[in-house]
Amino acid sequence: MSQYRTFSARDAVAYAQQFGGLDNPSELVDAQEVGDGNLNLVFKIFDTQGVSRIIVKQALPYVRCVGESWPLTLDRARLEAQTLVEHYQHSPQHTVKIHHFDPQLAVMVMEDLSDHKIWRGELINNVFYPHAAAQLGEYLAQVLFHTSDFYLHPHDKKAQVAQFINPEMCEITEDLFFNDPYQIHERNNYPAELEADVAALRDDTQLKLAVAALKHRFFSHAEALLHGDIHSGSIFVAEGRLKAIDAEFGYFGPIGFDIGTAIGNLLLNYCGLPGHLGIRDAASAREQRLSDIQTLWSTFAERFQALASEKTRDAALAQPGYASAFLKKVWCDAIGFCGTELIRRSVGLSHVADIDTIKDEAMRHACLRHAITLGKALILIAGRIENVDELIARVRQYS
Ligand SMILES: Nc1ncnc2c1ncn2[C@@H]1O[C@H](COP(=O)(O)OP(=O)(O)O)[C@@H](O)[C@H]1O
Ligand SMILES: CSC[C@H]1O[C@H](OP(=O)(O)O)[C@H](O)[C@@H]1O
Repeated sequence: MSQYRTFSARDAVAYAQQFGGLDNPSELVDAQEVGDGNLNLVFKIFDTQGVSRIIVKQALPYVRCVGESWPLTLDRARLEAQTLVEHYQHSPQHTVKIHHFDPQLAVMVMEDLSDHKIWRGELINNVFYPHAAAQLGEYLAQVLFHTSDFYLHPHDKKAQVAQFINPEMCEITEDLFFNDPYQIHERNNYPAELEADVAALRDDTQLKLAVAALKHRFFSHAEALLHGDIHSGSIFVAEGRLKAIDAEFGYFGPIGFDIGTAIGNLLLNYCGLPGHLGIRDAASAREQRLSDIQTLWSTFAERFQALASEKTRDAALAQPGYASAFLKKVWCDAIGFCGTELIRRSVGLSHVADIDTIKDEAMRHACLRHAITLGKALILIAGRIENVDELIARVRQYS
């Protein structure tokens, strides 16, 4: 019988005392639930000085932001912990450290990053972290290369694909990214003023064919162990530091999905900036976002290419020229997936604060419309955007 029970703050303290690995666990005395994501409970565990020392995260048996009417697998806690443990092996600098996890209780104890800030909030407030984009590119290159066929023995790769089968969380992505925005669905969430723009998505056969191809790749291309939800709310930053958290959507999928999600969230911020800074001040902040996208992609691609040259184990994949040809396909996928992230965050169930917190209604609608237009264009022309400079030129064109 399952021993699962939902933790109270007191349970979380007792659990952290037992499994937090601290020298003096009795110093842990208090907890506060701080979860602001869509899915889980997150407790900060405080010591006698009121300092947050460790994090206890527990999955609920349902989707937190919707309620018990939407049940969801507890196995997502295992998948999150194991994805982060695997990623930590390849990029310890840029992955949160998991100290302990228990699949029965769907709970994990992890490194406390309270001295960092969630990147999304910093991007909205236009606080610049000069190393963040390169660090994110480095994280993605390390974890995606080392879990790909370039590096893993084929037997290990297949065993890992099996370990990370994640059907329920993938189904959420499959529905929210590739279905809901292109049909009438009760989960969709957008202002009535945008009805014509959203109806145009439903009526666009060419667009829906391109989205079908992206969904098919998401279903079937087990290229590497993805983070699966690497948006700016899943990234902590501090001066010179960056760490990824929240990998419960981890599974073996197309590498371009992680790259596209990351770029897509920088572009969602780009679209929302005039609503926070005003049109004039937004211009230079926007240039910064474009420069971050350039750095993110070039760091990822250069690092992946270098790892492929040095460490590819498969004789056929080691053929000179193959890794760069593969990266071209990753780039094309990334642009398409990026477009789907822009659209689903504007039309679907789950939005982003970069646009939703804009107070002026007309401005908020204009920013949403911008994200939809840009997303649609990127999905349609993904195959014709050869490189990151062309992407930036296209983004400027649709501003
Ligand atoms: N390791 C951590 N250190 C400090 N705060 C954290 C940590 N992990 C999560 N949090 C806090 O909890 C919030 C929700 O965490 P997240 O993993 O995104 O939850 P969900 O899975 O529900 O999306 C984060 O935005 C952050 O404020
Ligand atoms: C019904 S889950 C919606 C949405 O929430 C997840 O984000 P997070 O857990 O980081 O808040 C993910 O992006 C899902 O698509």
